[in-house]
Amino acid sequence: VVPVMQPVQKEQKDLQSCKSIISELEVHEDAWPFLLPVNTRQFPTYKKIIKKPMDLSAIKKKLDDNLYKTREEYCEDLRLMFNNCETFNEDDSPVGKAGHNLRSFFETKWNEHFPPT
Ligand SMILES: Cn1cc(C(=O)NCCN)ccc1=O
Repeated sequence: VVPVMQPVQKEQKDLQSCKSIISELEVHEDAWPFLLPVNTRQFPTYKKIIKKPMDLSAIKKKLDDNLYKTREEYCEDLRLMFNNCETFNEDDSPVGKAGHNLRSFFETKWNEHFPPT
């Protein structure tokens, strides 16, 4: 008999995928701008321009603290991080290019783990 996937196991699978994806992002060559919060002393206008800062360390901590109710909430934070990057950086800047590259890598991983139906 085909075992019916309990919702609990489904969420556990999602959590494992989200942890696996962020681990791959953290070691990506283009992750360097996103590993830690943007330094607001180095970039004094950042806090005024970017209303909701987000970075990989913050997302990793939220995962570990079990603060994401769904994989969609996790995905939202990653897209927020990449959108913040586009707001604050020129596309052809080193940080801007890294952001586009890492976003593309993330969306590919996302679709691998969670194929659109
Ligand atoms: C995401 N982001 C990162 C930086 C940055 O320079 N990070 C390097 C840390 N060593 C600058 C602007 C920005 O939006």
